[in-house]
Amino acid sequence: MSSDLMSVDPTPSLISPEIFPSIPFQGEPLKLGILASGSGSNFEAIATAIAAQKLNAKIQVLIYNNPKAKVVERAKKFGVTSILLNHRDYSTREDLDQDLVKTFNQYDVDWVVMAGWMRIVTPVLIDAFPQKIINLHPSLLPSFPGIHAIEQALEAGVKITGCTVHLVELEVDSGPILMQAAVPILPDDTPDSLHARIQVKEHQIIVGAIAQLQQK
Ligand SMILES: Nc1nc2c(c(=O)[nH]1)N[C@@H](CN(C=O)c1ccc(C(=O)N[C@@H](CCC(=O)O)C(=O)O)cc1)CN2
Ligand SMILES: NCC(=O)N[C@@H]1O[C@H](COP(=O)([O-])[O-])[C@@H](O)[C@H]1O
Repeated sequence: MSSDLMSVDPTPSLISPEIFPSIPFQGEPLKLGILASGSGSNFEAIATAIAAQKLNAKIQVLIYNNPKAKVVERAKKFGVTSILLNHRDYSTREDLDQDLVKTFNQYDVDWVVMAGWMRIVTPVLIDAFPQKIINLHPSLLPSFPGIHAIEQALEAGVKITGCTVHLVELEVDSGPILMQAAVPILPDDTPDSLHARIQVKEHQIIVGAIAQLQQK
């Protein structure tokens, strides 16, 4: 590789180029509200693609429910406003969802992206954003829905698993599938080693699926 290329930021991209639209951006940027509960690597994949002008979108706000979630540090790095709505502070799911809707409306969000959101949502949120909420799941749905998808795949002894982006409906992990990627399970895989391999593909399909929303 020539030396001038090495002057380019060597930070490995969280996403690969093959899923980027090859045509120039058309239309207004999508206004995204991100929901996350944990580390935020998928948040970072989205923010990285936007910063690289590979995604015609803007992250209006990040909402997280876990005070210790590392996603907050990633949001700061990208200058994205992050708001804690801790589910433990609410007596019902509906009350939390009402504040989700209120916050997303305050920030002029038009698409909601669940990037590792570990709370079941109610019609309060779903009806406020009909067919405009997407979720990322670490299995090839409909196989292995729920919060233990990776462990379930290992336990089932399947040789291929993967990840899915789907539209969110009231029944958990059942909405129309937008994009999937397959990931092999290796004989010595642990939940952590398999999750790490799945996440490489997650970072691609979450960006690819958002890129395709422009056409919806
Ligand atoms: N109504 C819907 N809500 C959510 C969906 C959906 O499709 N419809 N997708 C999930 C994402 N998800 C898996 O991809 C998921 C997340 C969390 C749970 C769950 O059982 N959560 C528990 C709490 C678990 C915990 O805190 O560790 C709960 O909410 O009581 C299932 C599936 C997001 N929401
Ligand atoms: N049932 C939902 C679920 O398990 N979602 C999973 O949470 C992780 C979040 O990672 P991240 O915080 O590094 O983006 C991702 O692997 C995603 O598939």
